[in-house]
Parts: sequence; C-alpha cells; structure tokens
Amino acid sequence: MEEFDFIQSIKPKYYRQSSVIKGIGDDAAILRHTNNDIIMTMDTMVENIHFNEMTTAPFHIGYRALAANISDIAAMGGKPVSYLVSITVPDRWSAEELQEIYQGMTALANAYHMDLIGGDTVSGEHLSLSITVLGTVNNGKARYRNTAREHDIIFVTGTLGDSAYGLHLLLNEQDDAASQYFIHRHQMPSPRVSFINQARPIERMALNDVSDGIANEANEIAAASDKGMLLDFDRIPYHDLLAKNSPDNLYQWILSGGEDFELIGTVPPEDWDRLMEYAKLTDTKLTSIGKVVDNEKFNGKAWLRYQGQLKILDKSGYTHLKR
Ligand SMILES: Nc1ncnc2c1ncn2[C@@H]1O[C@H](COP(=O)(O)OP(=O)(O)OP(=O)(O)O)[C@@H](O)[C@H]1O
Ligand SMILES: Cc1ncc(C[n+]2csc(CCOP(=O)(O)O)c2C)c(N)n1
Ligand SMILES: [Mg+2]
Ligand SMILES: [Mg+2]
Ligand SMILES: [Mg+2]
Repeated sequence: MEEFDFIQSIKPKYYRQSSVIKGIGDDAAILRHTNNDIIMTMDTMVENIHFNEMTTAPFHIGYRALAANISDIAAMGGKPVSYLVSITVPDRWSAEELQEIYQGMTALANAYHMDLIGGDTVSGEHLSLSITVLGTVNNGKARYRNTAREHDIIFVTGTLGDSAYGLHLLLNEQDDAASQYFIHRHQMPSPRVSFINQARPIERMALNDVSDGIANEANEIAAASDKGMLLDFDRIPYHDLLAKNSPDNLYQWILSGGEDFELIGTVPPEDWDRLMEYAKLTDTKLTSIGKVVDNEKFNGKAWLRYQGQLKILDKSGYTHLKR
C-alpha cells in the first residue's frame, strides 16, 4: 500500500463535529468555532523512546499517543474536538500494523467524539507519531499553571506510579496475570476529561497533567505561580499492589514515574467539598496531597514532607535533549 491508498484507508467516512468545514482531502483542514477559545497541543511519540516492541502493540501506540495529547487538553480545562496525525514509517512496518495504530487512535477518538481531520505521511528510519489535538473551552475559562494561590489545597487524581511500574514489568518480561492492572495503565491511560469538565463551575484552579511525574509537574505549577507547593509524601495515592510488589522503589515510582496522565492542581479550600462532589459524579479518585504557601523561602519550588522532614522536591523524571 502506498501513501495515497493509505490516506484513503484512514480517511473518516463522516465527521461528528459540526465545526469541521473541511477535513481530510485538501491542502489543509478548516474548522469554524464562534463561541469558544481553541486549545491546541502537540505531543510526539518515538520508537525506542516512548515505546518499543516489548512494551506497546501497534494498537496501543496509537491509543497512548492520542491519550497523551487529550490529557493536555484536560489539563487546560477543555474538551478535545479533533486531531491531526503526522506519521513517519520505516519500511519494516506492515500495512496491517499501520492500520492497527490508527485503530488505537480511533478507539479513543470514538469515546470522545473526536474527528481525524488531517496529518502527514512520510517514510523514515524510526516510527514516530506526532499528534496535534484541538480542543475547546468556554471563552476565558482555560485553566493555567500560574493561578495557584496561598492556602490552596493541592490535589491529584487517580493513583501515581502505575504506568511506570507497568513499563518496568513489561521491560522485564513480567507481564503475567498479576501484572495486568499496571500494564493496562501503561498501555491505555485514561485522560481525566469528564472530571475536569464537570468541575467547570469552580472559578479558579491551577492545573497540570502528570506526564513526567509529579515532582516535575508540581515544580511547574510552583514556578509559574511563584508560590511554594508543599506536598505530603504519606498522602500521595498509589495502588496497594505497587507498595506490596515494589516497596523499595515506591518513592521513585510515585514521584518520578510519569506517563500516568493524571491531573495535579490546586483549588481554594472553600471549593474542596464541591470538587470532591464532581469527582464522585465522574467516578474519579481525588486526593488532597498538600497545600500552597506564599513566602520567600518556599516560592517557586515544590517541597516534600518525607519521614518527618521537609525537603526540596527536585524536578526528576524523563528529560529529553540531555547532552
Ligand atoms: N519544539 C518546540 N517548539 C515550540 N514550542 C514547544 C516545543 N516544545 C515544547 N514547546 C512548548 O513548550 C511548552 C511546554 O511543553 P511540554 O512538552 O513540556 O509540555 P507537555 O506537553 O505538557 O509535557 P510533556 O511533553 O512532557 O507531556 C508548551 O507550550 C509547548 O507547546
Ligand atoms: C521503551 C520505553 N522506555 C522508556 C519509557 C519512559 N518514558 C519515555 S518518555 C517519558 C516521559 C514522557 O515523555 P514526554 O515528555 O515526551 O511526554 C517516559 C517516562 C517508555 N515509555 N518506553
Ligand atoms: Mg509536550
Ligand atoms: Mg502536559
Ligand atoms: Mg516531557
């Protein structure tokens, strides 16, 4: 199958979103939105960096790559609407495997009523998938990292470390029945779109998604808001089996693991009960893990209360372009 036939094969038969004026088939796509702000985000996944043949089937490559992008839309407080895919394909990848990658994206796109509206197809040495997702948010209502204030409660959704531990199990060929929960969390992450849209009435919320581990993400909120983020290690949520199976590395998994695509954020204390209600309504685990402070010593950084001591929580997790 060559480029043209491939594009025909992945072209949607119809578009769900009325905003799509032109989808696949011209030089570019055209959308028409009048009442919303448009969110645009792009993330790339590359063979041997973000996945390899031990960790991720073609279906899951597509699924995870789109999930990572949808998670950034959630982290802005919005709804995903449509996406564009740029794919670089080595000769050794079969036509069937390419279809499976797209099936993985389509499965998730169906769940969110999203449309594939364009992209690009080229040959190259490593499989690489770059996805641009467009989302919407009510005018002026996007959630930014720089809005944390003193006394805010710091929250996180779900449990942390699952994906990194799932990756570890896959890389060490421990993908037995008991490991399935963690492997599933690695291969098919669930971005927190419904929770964050339910929480729309809350006036102010700083927000970030957990792609590189909360040590990183908490620092990003602290730096953007110029406040101190004080986290309590004992309150950070993790799965029971993680503590049971890998107690020695628990600290590492939950703080630096990454790729959980959960949300970390801050809200004023008076909004906490309401946020818990929204979490319940959307079947979302929600945990308070600390508070925001405003003083010279702490500002701009994340701090961790660990074994009775308060220490700087340095950025950790995966960093690209290390030289
Ligand atoms: N090569 C680039 N050119 C232009 N802007 C970039 C580039 N790389 C990142 N950015 C921008 O930098 C900001 C931070 O991007 P970053 O990728 O760290 O966030 P993220 O997507 O939430 O995290 P992650 O990629 O780790 O999931 C975003 O505004 C992003 O659009
Ligand atoms: C085969 C394999 N090896 C290692 C990893 C771990 N990993 C790669 S990138 C990244 C951070 C997020 O990336 P980005 O910042 O680009 O969103 C992490 C935790 C993996 N997923 N697969
Ligand atoms: Mg990114
Ligand atoms: Mg992000
Ligand atoms: Mg990153």
